[in-house]
Amino acid sequence: MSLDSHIEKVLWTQDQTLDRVTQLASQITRDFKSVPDPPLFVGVATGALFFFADLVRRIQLPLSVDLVRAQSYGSGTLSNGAPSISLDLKLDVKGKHVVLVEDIVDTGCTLSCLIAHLEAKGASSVSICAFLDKPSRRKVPIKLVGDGKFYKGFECPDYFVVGYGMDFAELYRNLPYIGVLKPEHYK
Ligand SMILES: O=P(O)(O)OC[C@H]1O[C@H](OP(=O)(O)OP(=O)(O)O)[C@H](O)[C@@H]1O
Ligand code: HPA
Repeated sequence: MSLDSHIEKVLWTQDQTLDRVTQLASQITRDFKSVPDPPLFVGVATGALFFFADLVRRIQLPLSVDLVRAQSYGSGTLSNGAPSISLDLKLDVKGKHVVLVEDIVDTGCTLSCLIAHLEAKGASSVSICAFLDKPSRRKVPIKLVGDGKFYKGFECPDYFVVGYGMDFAELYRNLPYIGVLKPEHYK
């Protein structure tokens, strides 16, 4: 059975996804052009990896990259509680302008944990770049650090979405667009 046949509904096609990534990268390039120190872009593994790679390669500025992982979700669509940091950054964030790159903000628990972590490590600002934002599910407000900004690709309706890095039970991350599975595949 093909991958596409598991999808009930496409929310954003591959072209729409990549066009929006290009727009976000242009906006970030403009906003950070006058910042004297190169910013540090931190991708949140695993889900953000595809978006992260596409985004940073479109930003026309010297920048550093690193990864972090905060585990909060179980194997399905339900969170298994407060996230904890299971992979820390390699680089020093003290005094850095950090942009945290996420595939999706849902309850906000993962991002809040990561922002607090970066602030405690002395980042001078923390901005967020999330491809999708699902504000209808928010439990924790997103508090930026310093003059950090919140960039978002699209507002996501209240579906459990897959593709472009986002998984259900560790599958479907390789789907090149974003969609919703047929009900029989959420099992
Ligand atoms: O706003 P929240 O409710 O915290 O949800 C968002 C987080 O959930 C997903 O990660 P997950 O923990 O499933 O790990 P993954 O990136 O490996 O899929 C997603 O990639 C975000 O990091
Ligand atoms: O809708 C979603 N899809 C995949 N992972 C997620 N993590 C939080 N929300 C989602």
